Amino acid sequence: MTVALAHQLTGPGPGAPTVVLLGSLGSDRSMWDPQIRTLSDQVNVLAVDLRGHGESPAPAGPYTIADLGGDVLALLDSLKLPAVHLVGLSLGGAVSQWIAVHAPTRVHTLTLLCTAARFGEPQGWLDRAAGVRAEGTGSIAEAVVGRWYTERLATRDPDLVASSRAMVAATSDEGYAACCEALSGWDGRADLDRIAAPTLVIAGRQDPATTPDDLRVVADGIANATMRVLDPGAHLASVEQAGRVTALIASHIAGPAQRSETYETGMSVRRTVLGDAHVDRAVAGTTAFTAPFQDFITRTAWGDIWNRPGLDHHTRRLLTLAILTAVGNEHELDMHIRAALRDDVTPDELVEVFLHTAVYAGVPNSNRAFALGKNALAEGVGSAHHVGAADTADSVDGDVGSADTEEQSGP
Ligand SMILES: O=C(O)CC1=CCC(=O)O1
Repeated sequence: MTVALAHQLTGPGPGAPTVVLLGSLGSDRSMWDPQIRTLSDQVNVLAVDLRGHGESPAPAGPYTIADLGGDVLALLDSLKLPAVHLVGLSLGGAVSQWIAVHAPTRVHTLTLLCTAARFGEPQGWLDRAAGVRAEGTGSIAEAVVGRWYTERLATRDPDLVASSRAMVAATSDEGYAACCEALSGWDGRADLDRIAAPTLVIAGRQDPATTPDDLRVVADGIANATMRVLDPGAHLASVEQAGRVTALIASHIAGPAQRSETYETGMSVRRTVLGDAHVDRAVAGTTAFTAPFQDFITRTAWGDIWNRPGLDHHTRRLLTLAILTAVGNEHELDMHIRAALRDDVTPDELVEVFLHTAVYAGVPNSNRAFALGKNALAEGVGSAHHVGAADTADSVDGDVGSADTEEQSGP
Protein backbone atom coordinates (compact mmCIF):
# COMPACT_ATOMS: atom_id res chain seq x y z
CA MET A 1 0.00 0.00 0.00
CA THR A 2 1.56 3.30 -1.04
CA VAL A 3 1.28 6.56 0.88
CA ALA A 4 0.84 10.04 -0.62
CA LEU A 5 4.19 11.76 -0.23
CA ALA A 6 4.61 15.41 0.76
CA HIS A 7 6.62 17.23 -1.87
CA GLN A 8 7.59 20.57 -3.35
CA LEU A 9 7.58 21.13 -7.13
CA THR A 10 9.41 24.24 -8.37
CA GLY A 11 10.51 25.31 -11.83
CA PRO A 12 9.54 26.49 -15.29
CA GLY A 13 6.57 24.07 -15.62
CA PRO A 14 5.32 21.81 -18.41
CA GLY A 15 7.79 21.10 -21.19
CA ALA A 16 10.91 21.26 -18.99
CA PRO A 17 12.49 18.04 -17.67
CA THR A 18 11.97 17.13 -14.02
CA VAL A 19 14.63 16.30 -11.45
CA VAL A 20 13.46 14.32 -8.42
CA LEU A 21 15.43 14.69 -5.17
CA LEU A 22 15.26 11.94 -2.51
CA GLY A 23 17.07 12.54 0.75
CA SER A 24 18.77 10.83 3.61
CA LEU A 25 17.49 9.06 6.70
CA GLY A 26 16.37 11.68 9.23
CA SER A 27 16.07 14.53 6.74
CA ASP A 28 13.22 16.39 5.12
CA ARG A 29 13.09 17.92 1.66
CA SER A 30 14.65 21.17 2.88
CA MET A 31 18.02 19.40 2.81
CA TRP A 32 17.90 20.04 -0.95
CA ASP A 33 17.32 23.82 -0.67
CA PRO A 34 20.70 24.71 -2.28
CA GLN A 35 19.96 22.46 -5.26
CA ILE A 36 16.30 23.59 -5.56
CA ARG A 37 17.29 27.27 -5.70
CA THR A 38 19.74 26.84 -8.57
CA LEU A 39 18.35 23.95 -10.61
CA SER A 40 14.76 25.26 -10.70
CA ASP A 41 15.80 28.13 -13.01
CA GLN A 42 16.21 25.57 -15.81
CA VAL A 43 14.30 22.42 -14.84
CA ASN A 44 11.37 21.38 -12.69
CA VAL A 45 12.61 20.20 -9.31
CA LEU A 46 10.51 17.78 -7.28
CA ALA A 47 11.87 17.54 -3.73
CA VAL A 48 10.23 14.73 -1.80
CA ASP A 49 9.77 13.78 1.85
CA LEU A 50 10.21 10.00 1.89
CA ARG A 51 7.71 7.90 3.83
CA GLY A 52 8.17 8.44 7.57
CA HIS A 53 9.98 11.75 6.99
CA GLY A 54 9.11 15.45 6.98
CA GLU A 55 5.43 16.04 6.27
CA SER A 56 4.84 12.61 4.68
CA PRO A 57 2.75 9.98 6.48
CA ALA A 58 4.57 7.62 8.83
CA PRO A 59 2.51 4.41 8.96
CA ALA A 60 3.60 1.71 11.36
CA GLY A 61 6.68 -0.20 10.18
CA PRO A 62 8.63 -2.11 9.27
CA TYR A 63 9.08 -0.73 5.73
CA THR A 64 11.10 -2.04 2.81
CA ILE A 65 13.04 -0.07 0.20
CA ALA A 66 10.45 -1.37 -2.28
CA ASP A 67 7.71 0.30 -0.18
CA LEU A 68 9.57 3.62 -0.34
CA GLY A 69 10.21 3.22 -4.07
CA GLY A 70 6.54 2.38 -4.69
CA ASP A 71 5.52 5.61 -2.96
CA VAL A 72 7.78 7.64 -5.25
CA LEU A 73 6.42 5.91 -8.38
CA ALA A 74 2.86 6.61 -7.20
CA LEU A 75 3.79 10.27 -6.75
CA LEU A 76 5.22 10.40 -10.30
CA ASP A 77 2.00 8.82 -11.57
CA SER A 78 -0.15 11.34 -9.72
CA LEU A 79 1.90 14.22 -11.18
CA LYS A 80 1.78 12.62 -14.66
CA LEU A 81 5.56 12.40 -14.92
CA PRO A 82 6.41 9.39 -17.09
CA ALA A 83 10.20 9.73 -16.73
CA VAL A 84 12.48 11.92 -14.61
CA HIS A 85 16.08 12.56 -13.69
CA LEU A 86 16.44 10.80 -10.35
CA VAL A 87 18.81 12.03 -7.64
CA GLY A 88 19.10 10.18 -4.34
CA LEU A 89 21.35 10.60 -1.33
CA SER A 90 21.96 7.77 1.15
CA LEU A 91 18.54 6.22 1.97
CA GLY A 92 17.25 8.21 -1.02
CA GLY A 93 20.04 6.66 -3.08
CA ALA A 94 18.91 3.15 -2.15
CA VAL A 95 15.34 4.06 -3.17
CA SER A 96 16.69 5.51 -6.43
CA GLN A 97 18.65 2.32 -7.19
CA TRP A 98 15.48 0.29 -6.57
CA ILE A 99 13.46 2.47 -8.96
CA ALA A 100 16.18 2.33 -11.64
CA VAL A 101 16.11 -1.49 -11.44
CA HIS A 102 12.35 -2.03 -11.17
CA ALA A 103 10.99 0.87 -13.24
CA PRO A 104 13.82 1.59 -15.71
CA THR A 105 11.62 3.48 -18.16
CA ARG A 106 10.85 6.09 -15.49
CA VAL A 107 14.53 7.09 -15.16
CA HIS A 108 16.31 9.30 -17.73
CA THR A 109 19.44 9.64 -15.63
CA LEU A 110 20.46 8.57 -12.15
CA THR A 111 22.62 10.48 -9.67
CA LEU A 112 23.60 8.55 -6.54
CA LEU A 113 25.20 10.47 -3.69
CA CYS A 114 26.72 9.16 -0.47
CA THR A 115 24.84 5.89 -0.65
CA ALA A 116 25.50 2.16 -0.87
CA ALA A 117 24.24 -1.04 -2.42
CA ARG A 118 24.26 -2.44 1.16
CA PHE A 119 24.53 -0.39 4.36
CA GLY A 120 26.64 -2.64 6.57
CA GLU A 121 25.37 -5.34 8.91
CA PRO A 122 21.56 -5.55 9.32
CA GLN A 123 21.78 -5.88 13.11
CA GLY A 124 23.17 -2.35 13.52
CA TRP A 125 20.04 -0.96 11.84
CA LEU A 126 17.71 -3.14 13.87
CA ASP A 127 19.44 -1.93 17.05
CA ARG A 128 19.09 1.68 15.92
CA ALA A 129 15.40 1.14 15.14
CA ALA A 130 14.81 -0.29 18.63
CA GLY A 131 16.70 2.61 20.24
CA VAL A 132 14.67 5.23 18.35
CA ARG A 133 11.36 3.53 19.18
CA ALA A 134 12.40 3.55 22.86
CA GLU A 135 14.00 7.00 23.14
CA GLY A 136 12.99 9.00 20.09
CA THR A 137 14.91 10.57 17.22
CA GLY A 138 16.10 13.37 19.52
CA SER A 139 18.32 10.83 21.27
CA ILE A 140 20.38 10.12 18.14
CA ALA A 141 20.34 13.54 16.45
CA GLU A 142 23.79 14.58 17.64
CA ALA A 143 25.44 11.33 16.57
CA VAL A 144 23.70 11.31 13.17
CA VAL A 145 24.60 14.91 12.33
CA GLY A 146 28.15 14.17 13.48
CA ARG A 147 28.43 12.09 10.29
CA TRP A 148 26.81 14.67 7.99
CA TYR A 149 29.51 17.37 7.87
CA THR A 150 33.27 17.42 8.14
CA GLU A 151 34.74 18.73 11.39
CA ARG A 152 35.93 21.76 9.43
CA LEU A 153 32.39 22.79 8.36
CA ALA A 154 30.74 21.84 11.67
CA THR A 155 33.14 24.10 13.56
CA ARG A 156 32.65 26.96 11.15
CA ASP A 157 28.85 26.76 10.99
CA PRO A 158 27.27 25.84 14.36
CA ASP A 159 23.88 27.13 13.15
CA LEU A 160 23.88 24.55 10.35
CA VAL A 161 24.67 21.82 12.87
CA ALA A 162 21.87 23.02 15.20
CA SER A 163 19.24 23.18 12.43
CA SER A 164 20.30 19.76 11.13
CA ARG A 165 19.94 18.23 14.60
CA ALA A 166 16.50 19.82 14.85
CA MET A 167 15.56 18.27 11.49
CA VAL A 168 16.56 14.78 12.67
CA ALA A 169 14.77 15.27 16.00
CA ALA A 170 11.59 16.38 14.18
CA THR A 171 11.49 13.14 12.17
CA SER A 172 8.75 10.73 13.26
CA ASP A 173 10.12 8.07 15.65
CA GLU A 174 8.16 5.32 13.95
CA GLY A 175 9.02 6.61 10.46
CA TYR A 176 12.73 6.76 11.27
CA ALA A 177 12.76 3.33 12.95
CA ALA A 178 10.83 1.71 10.11
CA CYS A 179 13.28 3.20 7.56
CA CYS A 180 16.18 1.73 9.61
CA GLU A 181 14.43 -1.63 9.16
CA ALA A 182 14.18 -0.94 5.41
CA LEU A 183 17.96 -0.36 5.35
CA SER A 184 18.58 -3.54 7.36
CA GLY A 185 16.92 -5.56 4.59
CA TRP A 186 18.43 -3.65 1.66
CA ASP A 187 20.99 -5.42 -0.52
CA GLY A 188 20.98 -4.16 -4.09
CA ARG A 189 24.41 -5.48 -5.06
CA ALA A 190 23.16 -8.30 -7.28
CA ASP A 191 20.91 -5.90 -9.17
CA LEU A 192 23.42 -3.15 -9.94
CA ASP A 193 24.13 -4.56 -13.40
CA ARG A 194 20.42 -4.25 -14.24
CA ILE A 195 20.67 -0.46 -14.03
CA ALA A 196 20.79 0.97 -17.55
CA ALA A 197 20.36 4.70 -16.87
CA PRO A 198 23.46 6.87 -17.32
CA THR A 199 24.60 7.17 -13.72
CA LEU A 200 26.72 9.67 -11.82
CA VAL A 201 28.04 8.43 -8.48
CA ILE A 202 29.28 11.01 -5.95
CA ALA A 203 31.13 10.22 -2.73
CA GLY A 204 32.36 12.42 0.11
CA ARG A 205 36.03 11.77 0.86
CA GLN A 206 35.43 12.05 4.63
CA ASP A 207 32.02 10.31 4.72
CA PRO A 208 32.15 7.82 7.64
CA ALA A 209 28.67 6.38 6.88
CA THR A 210 28.95 5.51 3.19
CA THR A 211 32.62 5.62 2.30
CA PRO A 212 34.18 6.19 -1.13
CA ASP A 213 34.80 2.41 -1.17
CA ASP A 214 31.04 1.79 -0.77
CA LEU A 215 30.35 4.16 -3.66
CA ARG A 216 33.05 2.49 -5.75
CA VAL A 217 31.15 -0.80 -5.44
CA VAL A 218 28.04 0.98 -6.77
CA ALA A 219 29.89 2.67 -9.65
CA ASP A 220 31.71 -0.52 -10.63
CA GLY A 221 28.46 -2.49 -10.63
CA ILE A 222 26.59 -0.13 -12.97
CA ALA A 223 27.51 -0.41 -16.64
CA ASN A 224 27.17 3.25 -17.55
CA ALA A 225 28.49 4.99 -14.43
CA THR A 226 31.09 7.62 -13.67
CA MET A 227 32.25 8.46 -10.16
CA ARG A 228 33.41 11.66 -8.44
CA VAL A 229 34.84 11.97 -4.94
CA LEU A 230 34.36 15.37 -3.29
CA ASP A 231 36.90 16.63 -0.77
CA PRO A 232 36.04 17.95 1.73
CA GLY A 233 32.76 16.13 2.01
CA ALA A 234 31.07 13.91 4.60
CA HIS A 235 27.64 12.21 4.45
CA LEU A 236 25.67 15.29 3.34
CA ALA A 237 28.10 16.30 0.61
CA SER A 238 25.16 17.95 -1.17
CA VAL A 239 25.18 20.59 1.60
CA GLU A 240 28.90 20.90 2.26
CA GLN A 241 29.71 20.99 -1.48
CA ALA A 242 26.40 22.50 -2.57
CA GLY A 243 27.81 24.40 -5.56
CA ARG A 244 29.80 21.52 -6.98
CA VAL A 245 27.06 18.96 -6.41
CA THR A 246 24.48 21.20 -8.09
CA ALA A 247 26.80 21.80 -11.06
CA LEU A 248 27.55 18.07 -11.35
CA ILE A 249 23.84 17.21 -11.32
CA ALA A 250 23.08 19.94 -13.89
CA SER A 251 25.76 18.77 -16.29
CA HIS A 252 24.88 15.09 -15.79
CA ILE A 253 21.20 15.60 -16.62
CA ALA A 254 22.05 17.86 -19.57
CA GLY A 255 24.69 15.37 -20.73
CA PRO A 256 22.75 13.02 -23.01
CA ALA A 257 20.92 15.86 -24.79
CA GLN A 258 24.02 18.03 -25.15
CA ARG A 259 26.12 15.08 -26.20
CA SER A 260 23.70 14.03 -28.88
CA GLU A 261 23.36 17.60 -30.21
CA THR A 262 27.16 17.88 -30.57
CA TYR A 263 27.27 14.44 -32.19
CA GLU A 264 24.59 15.38 -34.75
CA THR A 265 26.38 18.65 -35.55
CA GLY A 266 29.65 16.74 -35.86
CA MET A 267 28.11 14.26 -38.28
CA SER A 268 26.83 17.06 -40.46
CA VAL A 269 30.20 18.90 -40.52
CA ARG A 270 32.01 15.62 -41.16
CA ARG A 271 29.72 14.90 -44.14
CA THR A 272 30.35 18.40 -45.51
CA VAL A 273 34.12 18.06 -45.21
CA LEU A 274 34.73 14.39 -46.05
CA GLY A 275 31.64 13.58 -48.13
CA ASP A 276 28.65 11.31 -47.59
CA ALA A 277 30.27 8.25 -49.19
CA HIS A 278 33.18 8.29 -46.75
CA VAL A 279 30.99 8.92 -43.69
CA ASP A 280 28.45 6.27 -44.71
CA ARG A 281 31.28 3.72 -44.97
CA ALA A 282 32.70 4.81 -41.61
CA VAL A 283 29.29 4.42 -39.95
CA ALA A 284 28.65 1.05 -41.61
CA GLY A 285 32.10 -0.19 -40.61
CA THR A 286 31.76 0.79 -36.95
CA THR A 287 32.03 -2.09 -34.49
CA ALA A 288 31.60 -2.22 -30.71
CA PHE A 289 35.40 -1.93 -30.51
CA THR A 290 35.66 1.18 -32.72
CA ALA A 291 32.41 2.90 -31.67
CA PRO A 292 33.96 4.91 -28.80
CA PHE A 293 36.58 6.32 -31.17
CA GLN A 294 34.01 7.15 -33.86
CA ASP A 295 31.89 8.90 -31.22
CA PHE A 296 34.93 10.77 -29.91
CA ILE A 297 36.14 12.11 -33.27
CA THR A 298 32.61 12.99 -34.39
CA ARG A 299 31.94 15.06 -31.29
CA THR A 300 35.38 16.60 -30.76
CA ALA A 301 37.09 17.01 -34.13
CA TRP A 302 33.92 17.66 -36.14
CA GLY A 303 31.25 18.82 -33.67
CA ASP A 304 33.64 21.11 -31.83
CA ILE A 305 36.88 22.17 -33.61
CA TRP A 306 35.87 22.05 -37.29
CA ASN A 307 32.61 23.73 -36.26
CA ARG A 308 34.27 26.77 -34.69
CA PRO A 309 33.39 30.02 -36.48
CA GLY A 310 36.91 31.54 -36.26
CA LEU A 311 38.25 29.91 -39.48
CA ASP A 312 36.25 28.88 -42.53
CA HIS A 313 36.33 25.31 -43.80
CA HIS A 314 38.54 26.20 -46.76
CA THR A 315 41.25 27.57 -44.46
CA ARG A 316 40.89 24.60 -42.12
CA ARG A 317 41.32 22.25 -45.09
CA LEU A 318 44.59 23.95 -46.14
CA LEU A 319 45.85 23.86 -42.55
CA THR A 320 44.95 20.19 -42.24
CA LEU A 321 46.76 19.34 -45.48
CA ALA A 322 49.87 21.21 -44.35
CA ILE A 323 49.88 19.63 -40.90
CA LEU A 324 49.34 16.08 -42.19
CA THR A 325 52.13 16.62 -44.72
CA ALA A 326 54.43 17.91 -41.98
CA VAL A 327 53.79 14.99 -39.65
CA GLY A 328 53.95 12.48 -42.51
CA ASN A 329 50.57 10.85 -41.89
CA GLU A 330 50.02 9.46 -45.37
CA HIS A 331 46.74 7.66 -44.80
CA GLU A 332 45.01 10.67 -43.33
CA LEU A 333 46.68 13.01 -45.85
CA ASP A 334 45.46 10.97 -48.83
CA MET A 335 41.90 11.08 -47.47
CA HIS A 336 42.04 14.85 -46.96
CA ILE A 337 43.63 15.51 -50.38
CA ARG A 338 40.74 13.65 -52.03
CA ALA A 339 38.09 15.33 -49.88
CA ALA A 340 39.66 18.75 -50.56
CA LEU A 341 39.77 18.19 -54.33
CA ARG A 342 36.14 17.08 -54.33
CA ASP A 343 35.21 20.29 -52.58
CA ASP A 344 36.68 23.75 -53.21
CA VAL A 345 40.46 23.24 -53.04
CA THR A 346 42.10 23.49 -56.45
CA PRO A 347 45.16 21.51 -57.61
CA ASP A 348 47.03 24.82 -57.78
CA GLU A 349 46.28 25.45 -54.12
CA LEU A 350 47.55 21.94 -53.27
CA VAL A 351 50.81 22.79 -55.04
CA GLU A 352 51.16 25.93 -52.90
CA VAL A 353 50.40 24.07 -49.66
CA PHE A 354 52.94 21.33 -50.37
CA LEU A 355 55.65 23.80 -51.48
CA HIS A 356 55.02 25.93 -48.38
CA THR A 357 55.22 22.89 -46.14
CA ALA A 358 58.46 21.78 -47.78
CA VAL A 359 60.12 24.99 -46.57
CA TYR A 360 59.02 24.62 -42.97
CA ALA A 361 58.72 20.87 -42.46
CA GLY A 362 61.05 19.26 -44.98
CA VAL A 363 61.23 18.24 -48.63
CA PRO A 364 60.77 14.45 -48.18
CA ASN A 365 57.31 14.79 -46.62
CA SER A 366 56.19 17.24 -49.30
CA ASN A 367 57.60 14.91 -51.95
CA ARG A 368 55.27 12.22 -50.64
CA ALA A 369 52.34 14.67 -50.54
CA PHE A 370 52.95 15.57 -54.21
CA ALA A 371 52.93 11.85 -55.09
CA LEU A 372 49.59 11.32 -53.29
CA GLY A 373 48.11 14.41 -54.94
CA LYS A 374 49.32 13.28 -58.33
CA ASN A 375 47.66 9.85 -57.89
CA ALA A 376 44.38 11.39 -56.82
CA LEU A 377 44.39 13.73 -59.80
CA ALA A 378 45.32 10.88 -62.16
CA GLU A 379 42.26 9.04 -60.88
CA GLY A 380 40.16 12.10 -61.70
CA VAL A 381 39.29 12.96 -58.11
CA GLY A 382 37.72 16.42 -58.10
CA SER A 383 38.01 16.90 -61.84
CA ALA A 384 34.30 17.73 -62.03
CA HIS A 385 35.09 20.90 -60.10
CA HIS A 386 38.52 22.03 -61.22
CA VAL A 387 40.29 22.70 -64.48
CA GLY A 388 43.81 23.86 -63.68
CA ALA A 389 47.46 23.43 -64.50
CA ALA A 390 47.90 20.41 -62.25
CA ASP A 391 44.56 18.83 -63.17
CA THR A 392 45.36 16.10 -65.66
CA ALA A 393 42.62 13.47 -65.52
CA ASP A 394 39.32 13.27 -67.41
CA SER A 395 37.31 11.01 -65.10
CA VAL A 396 34.51 12.46 -63.00
CA ASP A 397 34.54 9.57 -60.57
CA GLY A 398 34.77 11.32 -57.22
CA ASP A 399 35.06 8.40 -54.84
CA VAL A 400 37.90 6.03 -55.50
CA GLY A 401 41.23 5.36 -53.87
CA SER A 402 42.44 2.74 -51.48
CA ALA A 403 42.96 4.82 -48.38
CA ASP A 404 39.53 6.34 -48.72
CA THR A 405 37.99 2.93 -48.18
CA GLU A 406 39.68 2.37 -44.82
CA GLU A 407 37.19 3.43 -42.27
CA GLN A 408 38.79 3.74 -38.87
CA SER A 409 40.12 7.09 -39.96
CA GLY A 410 40.38 10.05 -37.70
CA PRO A 411 39.41 13.62 -38.46
O1 LIG B 1 22.45 7.89 9.66
C1 LIG B 1 23.46 7.38 9.21
O2 LIG B 1 24.21 6.67 9.86
C2 LIG B 1 23.83 7.58 7.78
C3 LIG B 1 22.78 7.11 6.86
C4 LIG B 1 22.59 5.87 6.40
C5 LIG B 1 21.46 5.84 5.53
C6 LIG B 1 21.09 7.26 5.54
O3 LIG B 1 20.21 7.79 4.85
O4 LIG B 1 21.87 7.95 6.34
